[in-house]
Amino acid sequence: AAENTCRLALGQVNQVMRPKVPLLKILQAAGAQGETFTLKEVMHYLGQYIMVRQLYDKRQQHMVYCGGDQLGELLGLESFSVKDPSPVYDMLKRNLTSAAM
Ligand SMILES: C[C@@H](c1ccc(Cl)cc1)n1cnc(-c2ccccc2)c1-c1c(C(=O)NCCN2CCN(C3CCCCC3)CC2)[nH]c2cc(Cl)ccc12
Repeated sequence: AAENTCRLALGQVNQVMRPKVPLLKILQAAGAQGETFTLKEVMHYLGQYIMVRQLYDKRQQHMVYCGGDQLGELLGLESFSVKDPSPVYDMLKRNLTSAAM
């Protein structure tokens, strides 16, 4: 699934990551508690955020319109399709650091 490929892209499986502040704020807006998360948790909360903020298109539900939202700022995109997760991977590489240390 998307998170497996992303996890491989970011290295370890089930590694605990520390989001940078802008990403952490988005996860917390989706109900996340604490400051470290596994990649699966990050993806879950980002999905929740998109749903809660109604950023997906009701008719074409794979399309996310994030322009004007903090998520769009982080991604540097007005919109993206959940069928092409690469922009999300790139954003996570910039906004997640390993919490192992
Ligand atoms: C495969 C997975 C995915 C996961 C990561 C990526 Cl980079 C792409 C794709 N996925 C497939 N559709 C979605 C999705 C679509 C619209 C609105 C919200 C989520 C997701 C995303 C999840 C998620 O945790 N998905 C659980 C099951 N989803 C099914 C779709 N469901 C909604 C579809 C729209 C109508 C309401 C239900 C929500 C639960 N997390 C994400 C985070 C982001 Cl930055 C982008 C998309 C998602």
